[in-house]
Amino acid sequence: MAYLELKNVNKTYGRGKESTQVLSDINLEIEEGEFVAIVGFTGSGKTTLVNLINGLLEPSSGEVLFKGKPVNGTSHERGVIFQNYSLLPWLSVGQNVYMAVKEAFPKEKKQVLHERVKEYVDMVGLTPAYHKRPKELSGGMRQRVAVARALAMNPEMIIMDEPLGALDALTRGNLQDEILNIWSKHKRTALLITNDVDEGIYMADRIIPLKPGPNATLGPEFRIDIARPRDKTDLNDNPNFKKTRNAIIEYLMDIGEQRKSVSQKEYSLPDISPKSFVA
Ligand SMILES: Nc1ncnc2c1ncn2[C@@H]1O[C@H](COP(=O)(O)OP(=O)(O)OP(=O)(O)O)[C@@H](O)[C@H]1O
Repeated sequence: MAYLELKNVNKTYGRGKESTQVLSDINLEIEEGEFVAIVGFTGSGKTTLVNLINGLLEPSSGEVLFKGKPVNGTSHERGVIFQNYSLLPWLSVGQNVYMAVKEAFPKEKKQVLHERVKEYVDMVGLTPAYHKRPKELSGGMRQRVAVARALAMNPEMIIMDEPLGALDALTRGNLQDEILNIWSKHKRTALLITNDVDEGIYMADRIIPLKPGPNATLGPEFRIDIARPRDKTDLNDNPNFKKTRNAIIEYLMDIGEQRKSVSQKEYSLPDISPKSFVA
């Protein structure tokens, strides 16, 4: 039995003539302890997919199963780091994380909860901003609070919807490593939605492309055959990295072109830096 399974999932928004089928026949199996990345085009339905897995949305048809049972609403077992950090504006950084931790561990002593909050705020480098309110923080800092808040709740499955997109390269790299640390140390299962192919290859065991919508479906999986822990600086010289990267980019460019010629609509390709796109 897969840890997370999506069986023939379809999702349509609206009714009748106004309806749009966003996701079509999505089949996905993630095993316990795996790290899977989904690389998708802008507007293809990535957030819709995350919300189906998280339980914020129900499929129009098909099934979403977590540990063999249908997903029915949200749960602390599945922690989501959203792309738009929904922090409570009247609470400080520490209080925002505390609220979440209190909800996840309702019986735990205050002192233990405060220690946990401090640990995770420190992990994202925000100890100096502990008492600041969201409006006093930059977008990147707010996103780091959202990362701390989700991870401090100790979810069994970490679901990430383009969580690091707004961050500078250094912070982004540090948080990628922190997320990987937590995932491997606590033997978690992770699903990362990203438009950055390199990020997917650095972090995941498998990458699965989500084709452009409407009627977006999942493409063939690409296994990342690179030993862990992975070293970012060595990756560019790793033949497996280059081979996998080129294969994924070629695939994405092909499907982007195919869709464009059918619909004449423009699609933004995922984040690709041509510098290391060498065979
Ligand atoms: N509640 C809704 N009602 C109607 N249409 C919706 C709704 N939510 C999303 N959509 C449409 O579904 C499609 C997919 O949206 P979604 O946000 O899932 O894509 P995405 O890949 O996450 O986008 P982005 O790359 O911009 O973050 C879009 O065309 C969007 O306009």
